[in-house]
Amino acid sequence: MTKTSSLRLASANTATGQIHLPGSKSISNRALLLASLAEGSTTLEGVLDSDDTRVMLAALRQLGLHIESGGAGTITLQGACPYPVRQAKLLLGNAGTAFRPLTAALAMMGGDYELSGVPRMHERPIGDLVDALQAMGSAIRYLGNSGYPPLAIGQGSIRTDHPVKVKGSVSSQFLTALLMAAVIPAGTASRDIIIEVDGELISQPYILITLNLMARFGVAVEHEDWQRFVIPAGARYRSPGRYAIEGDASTASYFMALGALGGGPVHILGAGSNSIQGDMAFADVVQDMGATVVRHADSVQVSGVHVARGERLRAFDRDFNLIPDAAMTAAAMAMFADGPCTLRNIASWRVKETDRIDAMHAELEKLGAKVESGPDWIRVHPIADGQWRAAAIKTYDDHRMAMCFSLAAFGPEPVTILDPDCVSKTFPDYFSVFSDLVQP
Ligand SMILES: O=C(O)C1=C[C@@H](OP(=O)(O)O)[C@@H](O)[C@H](O)C1
Ligand SMILES: C=C(OP(=O)(O)O)C(=O)O
Repeated sequence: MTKTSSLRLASANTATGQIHLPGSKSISNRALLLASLAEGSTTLEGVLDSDDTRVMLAALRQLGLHIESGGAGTITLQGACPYPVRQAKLLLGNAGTAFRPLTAALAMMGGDYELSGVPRMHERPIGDLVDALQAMGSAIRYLGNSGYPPLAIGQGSIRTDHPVKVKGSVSSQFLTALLMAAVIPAGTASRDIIIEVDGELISQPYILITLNLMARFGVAVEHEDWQRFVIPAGARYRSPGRYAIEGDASTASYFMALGALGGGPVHILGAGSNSIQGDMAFADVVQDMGATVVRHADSVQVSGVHVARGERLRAFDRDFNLIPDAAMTAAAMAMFADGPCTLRNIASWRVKETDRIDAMHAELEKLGAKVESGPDWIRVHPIADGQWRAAAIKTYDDHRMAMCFSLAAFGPEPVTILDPDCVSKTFPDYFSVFSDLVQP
């Protein structure tokens, strides 16, 4: 496919219509992994088709799993644990939800594996997960810088008799990875496996997704206050037969923003009040900013003000630790607020697809916003009438930078998104869906 180097956005006045969300990235990659480890065959419906799930599927195929694609997001996997292929070099792109869980699962199985990613993945920390896996007796080592991918996994000797401690202050994906993978040795363990969080746990709603998916695959995990988790001795994953993946709640945030900024209503189908994803709480954020939100079990509808006609959203000062991905959408919406907006407790932004605090700071300034930021916070002052500037927005190979800055189309000056195809990490069709929903 040819890459587009830039996309000039048409000026937007209103946003109305409906969107069917693509499948959740977080749920798709968890479901693929758990189905690969489960007894029996699993048919997953609504699997996201994007870079992050493609690298997961390619890795599982390379590891010898039998996978059939029925088209339209339906995928059938025959589980096999340990994986049939015991030696492989896996390329996992920049997908945290593939890299971290596969590292833990392969470390528990043992073999002769190498896991690497794109250069940015090699700058994203994984030391806290590796420490926990090494403490359990896995043979895992760094091939480059200590604490970062790429990694080599050999044949270890897994011990489960002592509680395993894992840090969760840099990424919740380390705890997620350990929880899902600990079921592998639990199958033959005589005692329950205890996993303890060492210190702070960020992005906690993602752990709820993990426990929810594990339960759907037959493993009920008890926990005490999100600090101590018990994987029962003898636990095994069993296929639920079919499992339908709900729409992506982080992706929903861009469309909630559209409804809030462009009058609406924008009807977002595929995730609603029944959702298991923490990012659905972004509906509360847009509501607090002045939008009207109607919640249904599997959809939400958002209507709002018309910022292109000079109306403004209410400013906020909030802690976004629980919804770091959707938080970026709020930072972009702040351009249209009635006062300075502060996003707090978002240190994890610095170790995601790019340093998102620095990237957001630089690009919002290009559009005319005054921005302040620190180690774990950013403050965005709304852009006053007459202060908007035409800009070409750099996206730093970060899908969320590209999607968030599409909202600048509601400003009065021309906006160009550079390297818009980076949205393929989670939503390859983003810009065509966006242009269907906005009107000049
Ligand atoms: O477990 C998951 O599916 C995710 C957890 C979050 O990461 P952190 O725990 O690193 O904040 C989130 O940013 C990421 O997009 C998906
Ligand atoms: C942080 C993200 O991705 P990853 O799953 O690679 O951590 C994201 O999608 O915003």
